[in-house]
Amino acid sequence: MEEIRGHVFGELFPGLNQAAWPNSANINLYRDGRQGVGWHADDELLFRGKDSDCPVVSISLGAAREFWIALKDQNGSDPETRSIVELDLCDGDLLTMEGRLQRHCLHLVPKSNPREPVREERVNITFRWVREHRYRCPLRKRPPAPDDTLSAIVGEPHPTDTRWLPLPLELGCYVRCWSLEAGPGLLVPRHELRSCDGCKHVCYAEGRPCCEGQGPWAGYWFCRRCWAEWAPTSCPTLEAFLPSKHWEKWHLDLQALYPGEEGLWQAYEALPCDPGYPESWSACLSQLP
Ligand SMILES: O=C(O)CCC(=O)C(=O)O
Ligand SMILES: [Fe+2]
Repeated sequence: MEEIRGHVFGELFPGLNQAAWPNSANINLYRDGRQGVGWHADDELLFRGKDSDCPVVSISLGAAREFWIALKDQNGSDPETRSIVELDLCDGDLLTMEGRLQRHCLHLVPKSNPREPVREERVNITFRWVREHRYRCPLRKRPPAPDDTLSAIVGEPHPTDTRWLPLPLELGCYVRCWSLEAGPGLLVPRHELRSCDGCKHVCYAEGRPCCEGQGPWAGYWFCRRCWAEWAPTSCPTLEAFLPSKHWEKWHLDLQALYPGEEGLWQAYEALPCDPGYPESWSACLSQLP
């Protein structure tokens, strides 16, 4: 573990002072695709994930498995299924969860589809920072990891110390291109949690996030895996939908028309066209009730 910790934090986070390396790790073994982890947040008191910026650095080794993230629903116990983001974590991947993600979001490692069994093992290591120590714990006396140095992980430059540079963010690993992010955390209306007509994977709540086909495929719904396999070019490119390009304008336009969160959801759902295409945006707006 020391070797892995040294490699990850010494090599990949050079701005992170060694005294601030994580002081704990959780290790999971998934023997095969029949094992997964249900929706949860890493919000245990000892990490103070609910009330402070809480980084978790996750390393994946072995079989590739899916990893889903979603906003918590109003009760805070279930995922808001309209906000699910799916990733594939492959051998050697490093994922960070940071900020107040554990407070506001849940994550899941779904079981794989029995029709496409994953037979290999996967090991996941999540490095974490225990911040609340028991009275007798020897680590209690040590100073807690200075939050400043965590800026090397969360991506914000330290205000005065340039040794703590943020990691360059690579958008390429962000799997969102098969469906569109219309606003922060809001996916376009065609995205629904339901049974995929392709793979039939009973993944969570009897299905997976699916998008409807068009033309001869209207009425059929497919998950991102099926889309990617059968019609990779039908998925819009990520560049076309980089959130910063357009969503801000759509979001502000819709917010002005439909104040309040629920109204906003309904407005996105009522959109008569694909807001991914800026040229059709004013036409879209004019058709809203
Ligand atoms: O296996 C993973 O990628 C996630 C594991 C996890 O969520 C956890 O250990 O809390
Ligand atoms: Fe977790």
